[in-house]
Amino acid sequence: MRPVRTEFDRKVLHARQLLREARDIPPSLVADDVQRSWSRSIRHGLSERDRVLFNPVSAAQLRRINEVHRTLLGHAEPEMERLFSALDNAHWVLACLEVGGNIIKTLGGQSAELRDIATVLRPGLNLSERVAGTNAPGFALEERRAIAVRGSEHFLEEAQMCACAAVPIFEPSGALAGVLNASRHHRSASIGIMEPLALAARAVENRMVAALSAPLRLRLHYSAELVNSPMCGLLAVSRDGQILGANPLARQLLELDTLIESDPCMETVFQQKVGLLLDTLRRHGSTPTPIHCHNGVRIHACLADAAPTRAVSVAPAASYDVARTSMSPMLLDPELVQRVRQVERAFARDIPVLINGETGTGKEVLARHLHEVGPRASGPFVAINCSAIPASLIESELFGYDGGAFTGARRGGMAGRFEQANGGTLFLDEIGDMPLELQARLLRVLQERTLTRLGSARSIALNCSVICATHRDLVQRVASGEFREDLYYRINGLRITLPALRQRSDLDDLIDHFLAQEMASAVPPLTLAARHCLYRHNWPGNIRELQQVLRLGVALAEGDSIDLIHLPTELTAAPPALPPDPADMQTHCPDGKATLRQAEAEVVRSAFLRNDRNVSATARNLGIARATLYRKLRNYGLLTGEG
Ligand SMILES: Nc1ncnc2c1ncn2[C@@H]1O[C@H](COP(=O)(O)OP(=O)(O)OP(=O)(O)O)[C@@H](O)[C@H]1O
Repeated sequence: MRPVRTEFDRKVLHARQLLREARDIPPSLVADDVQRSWSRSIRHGLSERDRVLFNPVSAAQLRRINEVHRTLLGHAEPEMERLFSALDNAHWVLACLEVGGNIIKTLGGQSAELRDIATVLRPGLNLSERVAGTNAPGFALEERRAIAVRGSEHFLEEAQMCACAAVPIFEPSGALAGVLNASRHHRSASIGIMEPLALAARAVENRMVAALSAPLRLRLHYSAELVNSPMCGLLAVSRDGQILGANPLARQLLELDTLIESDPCMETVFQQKVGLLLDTLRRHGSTPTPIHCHNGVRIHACLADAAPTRAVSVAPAASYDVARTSMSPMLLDPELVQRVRQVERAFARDIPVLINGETGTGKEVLARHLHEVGPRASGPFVAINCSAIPASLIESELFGYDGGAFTGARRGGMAGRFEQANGGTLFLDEIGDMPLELQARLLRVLQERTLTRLGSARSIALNCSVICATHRDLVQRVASGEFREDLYYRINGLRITLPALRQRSDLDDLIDHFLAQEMASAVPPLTLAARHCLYRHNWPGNIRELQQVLRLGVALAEGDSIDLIHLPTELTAAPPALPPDPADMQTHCPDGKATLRQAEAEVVRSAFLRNDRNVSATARNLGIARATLYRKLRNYGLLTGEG
């Protein structure tokens, strides 16, 4: 135990003396809440000299406890890692306790200096007041509020070298889930970690709400500016308006706990029909809308999914890669829509997704989309291009390193991309180019769900979704021995191949979409010749190339129609060909009469020409789906860019 010297310590020691003598303690010596906790400790039959903080539960029991509280553990771990890496962590030990007081996760405390603190914060120890008397996490569980307990305020002498701060964590149902605690050696009255700790606890709660399988989520706050901040209230809602869960801020703002209904619905809370309310919110998109609540208070709200996914947490903004791109153009091709929906469902169940496709087909856009609609949407999306990093750096980039792990390593070490993605999604782009020797390490991490930084013995639990993408044929790379077969099966829970642009049935829509995007309001018409030229092109760079061509066209046309001269020469060099005449096609019966197929080809061809080769207009004209028309155009050789 360290000698105590400050005025604060002298007062607390004086108060303890009064406690031993069963005399009244003035609040000027020790705060009321600490005194209450001391009284409870005595009622629990504890005495100051008891030694209880060295006897954790068995490993098997701890495994069982962790299993029961795996939701809390899964959401708390990444936030603890973030907080820990943001702290001057040589001096701190972080712990997460489940609602019964058992420590389920500890971070830090490896150094000799912190060994005594790490000993009283070992996983498996119980710090409830009943077992360990007055201490910060025990108090926070008992009184369901944040507190700091310093030095001799701890009831047990064996804990008095610590200064601890603890913040309770609440489940989306409002029930207490556990507590987040930070401890260091006691040196002064101020502990100074309460704010970041509270933010981390809020982030854990937000993750829990985000992980609920609810079709709708609302963000809310009194202040419109804070609706899209990590400090907003979050509400998870079913389609018929039932409230499925809320973070504590939403509970407070809406005074949910004062409602008589045990499962309140939106109609009660916002005093209007659910459909009407949702329509209003949808109309306003990500702009906060004022709404009146049952308690007479006006709040601002928006649908969470209307805004881009924002990581709700305390980590520095730089470590986030917020999803920006909309998936909508990808969803115009009906076959693709169906496949993407399947992939979403698999991804939601933690099945690893492998995305195949040529360059520029939207593999990263799809990965971001899956993250946004997936179970870890509130966490970060971290993308790494395995082919863009020198082989010698991939290992440290992916797995991180501890200080001094190798010459030139940063002093404090560095978290790898896997660690940064904890709680979110790691996107391994161009996985087919990963060096063979690293594939073994990657496989181990994916299988064991833990990783060890280079030069470190500490293993870090991993809780992130993984999406891999490649333009290569992995089956062929497995056959040629360049890609491990076991890794291939590990990452390929479900494979989706994004079609090349030349194979897509919605080129017209994509052109219009990107033109509208470029022009914001007035869409400049493409001349017919220019549009035909785009139809004929082979698009080796796929959507990326299309975007660039249109961007260039808009810039060069300066407000006029985009014409051939505004397109790159490699597109305009080949003269536009007329669709072949069906009469020239091999569609005649031996007796020379036109077949049904020829008749249909003729109908399709003339409608296509009549509509200036506009696929949408032709399809409308013929009363068939665009995808069907594309198939027919292709079958009859009427798509002049083909083959
Ligand atoms: N569905 C989509 N909606 C909007 N833009 C898209 C879509 N798909 C692709 N794009 C655009 O096309 C470009 C390429 O997309 P992305 O980077 O996802 O492709 P990729 O297949 O990952 O390419 P690479 O293999 O070269 O990395 C981006 O600028 C992206 O904005």
